[in-house]
Amino acid sequence: MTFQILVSDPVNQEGLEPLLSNQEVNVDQKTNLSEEELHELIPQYDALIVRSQTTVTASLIEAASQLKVIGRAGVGVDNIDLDAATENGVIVVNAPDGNTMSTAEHTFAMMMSLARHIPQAYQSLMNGKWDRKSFKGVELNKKTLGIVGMGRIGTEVAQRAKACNMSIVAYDPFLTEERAQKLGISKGTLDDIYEQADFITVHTPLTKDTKHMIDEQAFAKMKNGVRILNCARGGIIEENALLEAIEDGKVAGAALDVFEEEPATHHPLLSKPEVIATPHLGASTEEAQTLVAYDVSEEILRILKGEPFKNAVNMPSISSEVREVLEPYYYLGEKLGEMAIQLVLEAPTKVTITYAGELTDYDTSSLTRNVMKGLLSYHLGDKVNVVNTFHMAKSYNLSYSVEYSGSAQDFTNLITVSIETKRGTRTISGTMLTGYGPRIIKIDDYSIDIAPDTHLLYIQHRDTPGMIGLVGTTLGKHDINIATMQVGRKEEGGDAIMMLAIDRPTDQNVFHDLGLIENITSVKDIHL
Ligand SMILES: NC(=O)c1ccc[n+]([C@@H]2O[C@H](COP(=O)([O-])OP(=O)(O)OC[C@H]3O[C@@H](n4cnc5c(N)ncnc54)[C@H](O)[C@@H]3O)[C@@H](O)[C@H]2O)c1
Ligand SMILES: O=C(O)[C@H](O)COP(=O)(O)O
Repeated sequence: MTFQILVSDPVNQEGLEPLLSNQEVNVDQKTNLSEEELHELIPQYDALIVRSQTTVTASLIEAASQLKVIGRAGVGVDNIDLDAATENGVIVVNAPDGNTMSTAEHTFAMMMSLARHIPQAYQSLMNGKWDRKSFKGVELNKKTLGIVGMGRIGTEVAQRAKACNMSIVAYDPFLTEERAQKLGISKGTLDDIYEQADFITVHTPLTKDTKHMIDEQAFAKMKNGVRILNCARGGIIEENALLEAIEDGKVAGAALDVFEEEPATHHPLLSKPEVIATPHLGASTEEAQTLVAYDVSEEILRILKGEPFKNAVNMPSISSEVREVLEPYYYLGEKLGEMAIQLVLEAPTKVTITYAGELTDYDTSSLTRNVMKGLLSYHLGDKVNVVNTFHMAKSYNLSYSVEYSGSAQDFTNLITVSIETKRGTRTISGTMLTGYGPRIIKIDDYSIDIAPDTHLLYIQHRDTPGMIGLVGTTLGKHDINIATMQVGRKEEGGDAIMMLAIDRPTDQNVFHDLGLIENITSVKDIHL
């Protein structure tokens, strides 16, 4: 099978090499597509690679019937409808590290240009003027830089600012006193920044919280003559408020790489001599573009091949160590989910997943996704995957909870899935046995020991002599070979179960004949 990949924004060719050189994928690079053209083309693609130009809307995602992954060759994913991607089971991955240096350096270039009016002076000289009076600047030395957002880029900017002998006051909800001290900066509030800073630079994502975070009230609190930079996302600074603050003389200069609406060729801020601007060039270096394209290409290949990946934006990420430990359990978890749902005859109302033994030492959320995927996909098919499984559960009013138990009985690890319905609760437990792999070890109160094979037959009966022979003969009559058989009972002569792994699926005739055997109370085939 050849996977089809569409690249709809200009992406570095060297970075795309892992995809271009791979025989299992076909890459179409079609930039500048109109919205209509993109809608028309998207149904044939398994993966889409974008930068910030392509707006990936809910309706585009809904039209993308084959789409498994959207790769953002860069950081910001505000051009992608993440909720729609999650609901449709599409993984969104980005390249969070590749353009950090590039953007931090761009911010610094902007700050120096802002302080020394370099773009304005250059323009004046190009216009034939030797003007040495109009462009007197300020030094960065001994000034205070306020940084809003101390993530990857904010941190790199802070380190460069320290080298220029600036004092730094920073605000980030995740900035601890300890980390601030380590970096040699002051941890402050937004108000501290407004009060103290000569230069303010923002490095947050655009979120509900950060949208128009720097507004009229914020400008009012700032020092007169403050200089402000935005190389993060248009909309963090309210543009009208900035315009007014420049006109009032509150803000001495602004450096903008990003705008609320891009392209922003006729923006009123661009007519202000105090404003310097670049057309969203923060990540535009050879190095960054190669890195982000490479990172996202590798991630897409991993996802298409069903291998572990790390930079998903719409799924929690897990460390490679945890992934390594949990990887063998994913199959077991999925099979337990598939088996559990086949044991119930009524609509499930609640699922409880209990982890015990060594599993309690790990973040099992990715494992829970696999259990729920197995459980839901049995009836809902492949529209359910690990990305949208929780969303799907919610949309079917199925609540789920996770519990951790101290006791794994006689095993080193144990996963138990309980499903509640109006008729009661059915429970199934499985373990990973060293040297044997995944085993189902308990159904309700009956202990068994069977591998989660493709065709299973689950028989409930009274514990009477000869039952194994009768079942074996009946299956033999229908030319069904038994691979393994397990019996379990609560007490001698009481209720008992048989779980058989058989070589081919059963049919109605087999069910009919098994039903004729006295003391068999129910027969259920289980498909895995
Ligand atoms: N101009 C460009 O070309 C360019 C290039 C790369 C990244 N970016 C943008 O730069 C921004 C930062 O990127 P990054 O790689 O450093 O991201 P990051 O995730 O490493 O850091 C973002 C930081 O912002 C902090 N934050 C979130 N909400 C906040 C709030 N209300 N107040 C203060 N801090 C808050 C987060 O805690 C986090 O530490 C993003 O918006 C990204 O899209 C722009
Ligand atoms: O978020 C990002 O990575 C930057 O804004 C870069 O965007 P770009 O890939 O469109 O240059």
